[in-house]
Amino acid sequence: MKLQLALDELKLEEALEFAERVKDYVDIIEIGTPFVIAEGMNAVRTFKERFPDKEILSDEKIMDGGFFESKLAFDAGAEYVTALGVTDALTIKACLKAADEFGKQLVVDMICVDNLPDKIRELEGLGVHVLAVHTGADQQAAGRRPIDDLKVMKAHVKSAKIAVAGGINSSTIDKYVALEPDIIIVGTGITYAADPVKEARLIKEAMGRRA
Ligand SMILES: O=C([C@H](O)CO)[C@H](O)[C@H](O)COP(=O)(O)O
Repeated sequence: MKLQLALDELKLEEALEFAERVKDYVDIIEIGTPFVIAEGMNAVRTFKERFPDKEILSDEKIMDGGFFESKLAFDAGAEYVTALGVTDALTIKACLKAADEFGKQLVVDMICVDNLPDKIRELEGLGVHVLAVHTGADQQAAGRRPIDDLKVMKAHVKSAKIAVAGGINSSTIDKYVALEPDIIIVGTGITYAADPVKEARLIKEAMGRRA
């Protein structure tokens, strides 16, 4: 089970310093969507150079232009790029073509997907590597959490790896770990913590108790 640190709101230099502090507990560093918008592939490239032993994820949430936008991430050194599950199968296939050419992985973010079982079946049929249940920041503000979607995912996924994101922190980590996803994504739970190093350590230790 891997811990993915989502860096969304920090500027590049701050993000590099932050990641340096918590890196011992983190397997995947996510260049989050707002970070990608603000800093582009320069952030992906810089993180890969600075943290060559960590996997890097470019959270582009691709909706169109699947091959070109995936290639941007892989050219910059990312191991993973994200696309949106609500997009067309043609876009997912184009992302997968780029991932296959580079030997990298496509993560499909299931945010706002209405019928998870049908979409899981379709995406597994296309050969998607990772499926991510995700309660987004705006949905979190309305009190939602991804635990029920994770249960649906666990019940229906046959071959893909499973990731989960959406407001997870050290006080809620145990119930996510109990469902045994492959990747747990934590952003603000760590980046906004009073003691980010302690928070990252507690989360990683909880994951280790089940790994
Ligand atoms: O993908 C994300 C969100 O859409 C903002 O871009 C976050 O990285 C993801 O939700 C993880 O962050 P937290 O929910 O704060 O743990």
